[in-house]
Amino acid sequence: MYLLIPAAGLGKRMGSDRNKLLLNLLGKPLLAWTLLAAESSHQIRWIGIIGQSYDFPDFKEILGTISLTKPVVLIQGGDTRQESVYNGLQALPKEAKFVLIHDGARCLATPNLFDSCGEILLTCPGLIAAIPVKDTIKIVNNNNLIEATPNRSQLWAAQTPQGFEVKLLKDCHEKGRELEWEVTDDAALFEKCQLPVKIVAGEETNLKVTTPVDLAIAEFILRQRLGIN
Ligand SMILES: Nc1ccn([C@@H]2O[C@H](COP(=O)(O)OP(=O)(O)OP(=O)(O)O)[C@@H](O)[C@H]2O)c(=O)n1
Ligand SMILES: C[C@](O)(CO)[C@H](O)COP(=O)(O)O
Repeated sequence: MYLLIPAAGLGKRMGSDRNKLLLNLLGKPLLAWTLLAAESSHQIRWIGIIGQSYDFPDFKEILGTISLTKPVVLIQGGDTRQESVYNGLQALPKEAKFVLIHDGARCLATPNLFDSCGEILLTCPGLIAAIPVKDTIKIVNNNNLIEATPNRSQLWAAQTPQGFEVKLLKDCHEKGRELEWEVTDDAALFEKCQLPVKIVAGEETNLKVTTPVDLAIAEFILRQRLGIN
């Protein structure tokens, strides 16, 4: 299984002065934790890190400290996550038939999650890890008034990994560029192309480290997981 890791963001919501994936979490950069989980996954055989070229020296330093056994390539990201993934797809080895796409910011995903997504992806054209929504969700209009309350039993919080047949996802990305679709996950492109996307059980601990409080939560989760008080 081929893995693309979008890692080319600016971390604006984190308020950091550099790529949030370079921030320290229990002694390692966030990106290192993501890479170590991918290294431990039996399904993953190749890793593409999609980043901004100015971060490549730091990425190479991280790779030097965690010495992965799997091939890793650095790919130039774009101005949006969508563009970054597009670039990543162009950089896949030509023999890649399936791909998992996993946010570098979701640094607590377990190897088991990569493995379950990789195994299930062999049975369907597209899938996402997701968890049921716990809060009641409201659709709110521009006047800050609630317009609707979707049935919570049908609402899931999308995570990554997201997995797809490479050819189909490439076609959906091309159509998205042609029709100027703007999406925040790759599954949305599949949906717009009327292609099926299966839900795979995600992990409550698979949070996307986005704001400073997420970093504190991630440290708590990791301490629990590693048995560090
Ligand atoms: N142009 C971009 C933007 C985001 N990402 C990646 O997509 C993942 C999810 O994005 P997000 O959490 O929004 O990261 P940022 O875009 O850095 O955050 P912000 O929106 O706060 O700037 C992250 O691993 C991020 O590095 C990317 O590869 N290329
Ligand atoms: C892909 C994703 O993690 C699914 O929840 C999310 O859409 C990424 O959003 P972001 O704004 O790029 O962090």
